[in-house]
Amino acid sequence: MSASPEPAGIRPAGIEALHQALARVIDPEIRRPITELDMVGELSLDDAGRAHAVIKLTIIGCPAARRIEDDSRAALEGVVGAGNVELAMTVMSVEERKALTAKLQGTGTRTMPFTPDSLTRVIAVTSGKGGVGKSTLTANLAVALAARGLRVGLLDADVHGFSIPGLLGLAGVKPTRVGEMILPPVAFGVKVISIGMFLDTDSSGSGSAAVAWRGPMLHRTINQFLTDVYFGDLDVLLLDLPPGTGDVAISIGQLLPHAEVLVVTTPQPAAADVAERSGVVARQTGQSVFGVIENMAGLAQPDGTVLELFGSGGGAEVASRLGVPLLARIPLSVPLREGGDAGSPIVLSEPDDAAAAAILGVADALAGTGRGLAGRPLPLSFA
Ligand SMILES: Nc1ncnc2c1ncn2[C@@H]1O[C@H](COP(=O)(O)OP(=O)(O)OP(=O)(O)O)[C@@H](O)[C@H]1O
Repeated sequence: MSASPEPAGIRPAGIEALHQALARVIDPEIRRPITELDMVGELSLDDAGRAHAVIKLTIIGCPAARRIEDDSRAALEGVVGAGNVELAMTVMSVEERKALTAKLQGTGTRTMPFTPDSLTRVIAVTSGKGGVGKSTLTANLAVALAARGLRVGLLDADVHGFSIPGLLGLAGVKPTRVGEMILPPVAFGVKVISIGMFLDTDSSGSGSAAVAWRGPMLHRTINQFLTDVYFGDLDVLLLDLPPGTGDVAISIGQLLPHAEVLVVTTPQPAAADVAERSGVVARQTGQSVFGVIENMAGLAQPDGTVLELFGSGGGAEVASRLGVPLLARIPLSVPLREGGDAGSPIVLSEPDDAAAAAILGVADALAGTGRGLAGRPLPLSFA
């Protein structure tokens, strides 16, 4: 038997083939190949042509263990044939885990990775008042961008009404911790983190636990999310902000002054003042306003008429006052509401619905105006 790990290039051909196969197994939480994460221990091939591999999970009870085991077995069987693989699933030692977190996050004092010169585009979704559909739109936009092949993170900073986990089918899901590193759960290709995931919530996961935090604690928590959560290299980080112009909006403005802001409003002209204010405050902290989305616009009736339940003109009014484009008018839509309740974003499940089509249009507008990558160093390989 010959054993690995050894540097590539001096591995015997048979072992190299096994290693190459395992390099295609992606850790579903960290989203990098298990070989890059040093999760592959001894690797050998016996005289009967059977492969033996030790796979080291990051933590005991790793929620992705079953998937990693199945994927590793399938990958190795692709080389040596079905039934010819013996896998031993173990757990990393404390030192190995420390080495991994240092490799992923760097050593020493960690800093917030989403600085103005990072390649990640930061988009904060805000609204003047609550209940206008900001979280529903943010969740669908994130999924739509991920479906376009972008690497997307979503931070639910709506501390008083965290609904993102439920909207993405992650109710009750808790993030895995590896040492001090927090791994965001992944839903529909989006890495998601929410304050709701750290609180005792009811069975729906919608967050019945009261959060009555004051400014400094909120600021620390958001800073910790941005620093300790391992998002890896992202193309886009979306933030679901609480409605209004309170402490969180100001913290985000200080921590992420380069964020671009999307303002969500309803068609009622009366809502325009508060919606405009959220854009103005964002600008005061140095952020730019990308555009306005009007949600809950007219509902098409079977006879072809449109029922303007919440009036009309609010989105255009806010956009003109802020001097930015009105990106979309998202109609009232029963499937959009139902998809949210079921944790199944309609941009995937019912893309032909008029509301889904309008949200997909906003995703196109965002995807088409990314930060230029030309001439900038690209990050390490990433899945
Ligand atoms: N276009 C729409 N058509 C029908 N229902 C909608 C639409 N947009 C949102 N909703 C529904 O309106 C309700 C409020 O939406 P949501 O929770 O996304 O609002 P919000 O602005 O994030 O609220 P808050 O900030 O107070 O948490 C939800 O039940 C959602 O399903």
